Amino acid sequence: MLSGPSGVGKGTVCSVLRQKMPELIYSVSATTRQPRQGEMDGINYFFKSKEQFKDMIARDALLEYAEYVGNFYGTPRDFVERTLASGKDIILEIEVQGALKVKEKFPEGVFIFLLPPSLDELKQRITGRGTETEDLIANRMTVAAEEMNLIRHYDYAVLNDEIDNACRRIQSIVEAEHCRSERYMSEFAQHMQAASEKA
Ligand SMILES: Nc1ncnc2c1ncn2[C@@H]1O[C@H](COP(=O)(O)OP(=O)(O)OP(=O)(O)O)[C@@H](O)[C@H]1O
Ligand SMILES: Nc1nc2c(ncn2[C@@H]2O[C@H](COP(=O)(O)O)[C@@H](O)[C@H]2O)c(=O)[nH]1
Repeated sequence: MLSGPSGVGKGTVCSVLRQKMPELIYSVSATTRQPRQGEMDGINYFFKSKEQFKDMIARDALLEYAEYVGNFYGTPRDFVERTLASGKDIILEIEVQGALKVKEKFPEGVFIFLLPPSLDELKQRITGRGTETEDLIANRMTVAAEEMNLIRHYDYAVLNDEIDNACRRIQSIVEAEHCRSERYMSEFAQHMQAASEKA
């Protein structure tokens, strides 16, 4: 789970990570927000009307959802459950309210909060992206300050000073968590057992 305030660089870091760690499966969220220039349905988001989104909620098709600065965002349940059942790791890139709901359902997940070097730099990043009006930037900055207070619920805080540094830190976390997972240890133990029986 990669979370943190709007504009900190979650999307940017995630896309570099997906190249470096192709074994991580990315969950595409549903949203009622309008697509930004260049965004594609099914790639960046599943773009939904409010009615379609409400229907997904009614069908319990979302693992979690949240209202964020006037729009709804949610994680399609089926894809997450099928991916986990197939033994693969999945990465969710979502805001803090939703992340905490996922934590209630999957406390064994790894929860990473991405930090900006400063609030000024955060504002510069959102502004520099050029996708939001001044009002929306102000709303996102207000929410960002509230989100920072919830950092204690996360397992790790990772500074996104430089994209490569942030990716390296996250890669180290994912690898360390993999080595301490029950699944890895029992697979390894079974492998050793089978080898010793053969010998
Ligand atoms: N380490 C960094 N140094 C400088 N700029 C960065 C860094 N990481 C990301 N950025 C820039 O900051 C802007 C916001 O990044 P990005 O869209 O990835 O943030 P986000 O957290 O996914 O935002 P949102 O939650 O609103 O979708 C982009 O213009 C991106 O190029
Ligand atoms: N709770 C959820 N939050 C999500 C999901 N997908 C994305 N997000 C977060 O929403 C904000 C705004 O995103 P933007 O694309 O409009 O800038 C950002 O923090 C995203 O991480 C989701 O499925 N659930």
